[in-house]
Amino acid sequence: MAAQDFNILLATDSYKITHYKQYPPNVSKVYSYFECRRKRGGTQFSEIVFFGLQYLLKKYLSGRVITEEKIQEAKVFYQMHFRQTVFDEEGWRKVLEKYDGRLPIRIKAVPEGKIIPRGNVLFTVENTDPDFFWLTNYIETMLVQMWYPISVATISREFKKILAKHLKATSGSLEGLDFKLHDFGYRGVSSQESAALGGAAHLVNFCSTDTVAGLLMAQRYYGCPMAGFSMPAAEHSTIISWGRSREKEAFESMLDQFPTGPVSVVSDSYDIFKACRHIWGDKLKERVIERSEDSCLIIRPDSGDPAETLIEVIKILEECFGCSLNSQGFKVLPSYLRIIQGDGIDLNSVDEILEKLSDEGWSAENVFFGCGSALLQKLNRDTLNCAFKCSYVEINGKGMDVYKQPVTDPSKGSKRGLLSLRRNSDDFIETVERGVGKPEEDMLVIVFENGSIVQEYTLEEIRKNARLLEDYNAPSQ
Ligand SMILES: O=C1OCCC/C1=C\Nc1ccccc1
Repeated sequence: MAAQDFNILLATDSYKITHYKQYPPNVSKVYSYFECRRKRGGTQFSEIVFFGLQYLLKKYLSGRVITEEKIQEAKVFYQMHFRQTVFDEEGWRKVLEKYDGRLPIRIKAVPEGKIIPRGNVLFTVENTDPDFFWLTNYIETMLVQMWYPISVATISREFKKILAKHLKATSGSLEGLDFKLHDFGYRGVSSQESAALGGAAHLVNFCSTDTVAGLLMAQRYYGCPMAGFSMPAAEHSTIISWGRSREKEAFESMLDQFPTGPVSVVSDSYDIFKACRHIWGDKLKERVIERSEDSCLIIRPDSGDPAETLIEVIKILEECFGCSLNSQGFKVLPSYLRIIQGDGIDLNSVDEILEKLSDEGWSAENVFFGCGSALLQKLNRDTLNCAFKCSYVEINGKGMDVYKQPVTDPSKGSKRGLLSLRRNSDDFIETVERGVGKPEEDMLVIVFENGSIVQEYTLEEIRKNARLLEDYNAPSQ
């Protein structure tokens, strides 16, 4: 339900307030769509994960979102902002009177979690009452903000593809894949809401996170009581507060305070290599060995070139604790010992690191990754070229396909007519334009109509939709 202090009349770009005066006479319908445009020659992110619309519908669009107070507030606001009377007070009052403040809008969308190739329609928006043709593009501004959860879910899934590739190649199994990338990004995003949306988007693909806001989002908007897990872990303050001469005591205290379950200890406060060789590999060696696989020690480097540091650390740990060979002939540290690399991780470095580990004969089983800004913040609306365009209007009751085709940038051309999304006979997903799609083939589902959410998805369903191909026979976690 929209929070009482949220005024949708004030949740749009200023110029949209003036658009009702700009359409041609006798327009009765404006029909628009959202897509992640395909870029010429672009191969990265060739497919996207659709995610996040349900939150927006529930939080901002559903129910009685227009009230007399909000109309008055907007009227006064825009009079000051434009220094003339442009705000359509009567138009909005009609929404209040005819629909009790509920939006006469229909949104059809691809089911959340579905993997869709770039350049396809992801959702359409249209007015359900001719009086409110101007409403369709009024809500574009907030709808296009879906670029964020879609981009995070997509990037997170690209990480998953890389991790799956290396895990399969160096261990013969995808076991534990869902725990291989931990969200460290809460502090690196621009707002609590971004943390919630981005954190939840990561949880479509993984169940490993420290971004609590994302877990709450999954609970409250996607019906998942606990979407991800974490563990006791040190930060530099809890190590250095013991003083430079007592790092061993600080480490030992971690093992004492958390005797069961995995525990992560950041070990680079002074010298990661000495810490691994002389503390973990010597003074505390017996304490480490006595831990079990389910209560493993996870050593966290946090500085230096990630690949070089990881390789040097894992070699020291091999000298001190030994290792075994897995079924693929790759080396694995004893099950009570693992490493997590949370510094300098992005899509490129994670692939490079795992490649280098594999070249040295090490399995991807040995390492977990944490990712912060590269997962939740190092992206923008252009990462997937998200756009919202009108493709069809009705004037004097007659339908007309519309589109843009800038001579200055063909890649900004838009689709035309009523759109549908289908899987063709070659099993490819494609968009059918000009209203010639068969309704029974349309993958787009009505999710919102006249103020009500008419189709919901749980995170469990969304995760199934987003599974990696090779993941199909993997037991759901
Ligand atoms: O080391 C760890 O092991 C696994 C659990 C999380 C964790 C660290 N968390 C974290 C969060 C935000 C910034 C930096 C680290």
